[in-house]
Amino acid sequence: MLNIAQHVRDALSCGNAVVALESTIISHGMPFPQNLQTAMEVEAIVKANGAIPATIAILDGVPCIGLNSEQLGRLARLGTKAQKTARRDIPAIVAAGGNGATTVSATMFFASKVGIPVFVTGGIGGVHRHGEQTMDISSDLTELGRNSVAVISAGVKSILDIPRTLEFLETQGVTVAAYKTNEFPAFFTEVSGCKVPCRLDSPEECAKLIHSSLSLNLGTGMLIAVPIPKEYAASGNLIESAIQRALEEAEKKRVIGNASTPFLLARVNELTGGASLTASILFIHQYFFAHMIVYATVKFVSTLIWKESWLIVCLQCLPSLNDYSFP
Ligand SMILES: O=c1[nH]cc([C@@H]2O[C@H](COP(=O)(O)O)[C@@H](O)[C@H]2O)c(=O)[nH]1
Repeated sequence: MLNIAQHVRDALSCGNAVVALESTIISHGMPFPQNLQTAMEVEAIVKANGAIPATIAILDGVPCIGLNSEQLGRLARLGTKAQKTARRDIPAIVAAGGNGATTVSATMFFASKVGIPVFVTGGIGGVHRHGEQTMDISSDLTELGRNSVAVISAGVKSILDIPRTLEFLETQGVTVAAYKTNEFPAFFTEVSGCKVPCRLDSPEECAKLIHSSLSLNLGTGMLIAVPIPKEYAASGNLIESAIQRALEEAEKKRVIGNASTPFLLARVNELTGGASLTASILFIHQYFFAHMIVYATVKFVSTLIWKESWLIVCLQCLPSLNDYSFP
């Protein structure tokens, strides 16, 4: 039922560090060939830091834990033809023999099934704005509440309702920590106005926190949020202010419900694609589902921003996590 790549199997059986990576980001997050290039670079970074990358996806109905280069290429070329697969979609894709790109929730599910304790990604899903009416809450959050994998990410985009996302995580019993900051980061910017209950200042502290959760057998997950690196903060802030302005306009114009995402997408596009900025700014539409998330980023650093959020664990945490023995 599951296909665990040999190198991942070997690493797990020897107790070596394995890092889970999601695949929605590859198929829906970036166009080909940048998506393939980025996915390969990310895997290389994980390897260079002494760990084994395990990109997770469903190919021809088989959940694959760890992809070889041919499979990674196939997924990247499939793009949005691979179905965005959250936990609830897994049985249907498997039953139909289809191809699924796993979101955070589905990736966590498979990672925990095979005993991978750490998973690194860009942004996770959250409570959508007006979620109190629409009930549009990402299954990433409920998965974090029922699965003991530690997710390292750049936070939640401010297009979502960050305070409610954190409230929901609290209700789910999810440990939320931030790396070298007291604030929960908002993907493009290190500030969100929301404080985190736990601050971690070193890879060792991250490892200890993960270890204590696992050894207590809490059964709930953990979110370690790492802010955007300083060198990209200026570009991030530019995009963030466009998002904020678009959100204010949407509120003034009372654009709500289904109309809100297309409005925001178009507005941020305009705001970041003006005459003086066209040369350097590219707006990328990431998700094509009813509750889409806006993802705007700077052309030349778009892949870097994604990579950097993965890098945290790879560059800084992994050497220590590697030395740390998980129960
Ligand atoms: O900033 C981001 N948010 C969300 C995603 C992707 O979208 C999923 C959440 O989608 P939804 O809101 O449909 O649950 C995440 O698990 C992840 O795969 C992402 O890549 N980047």
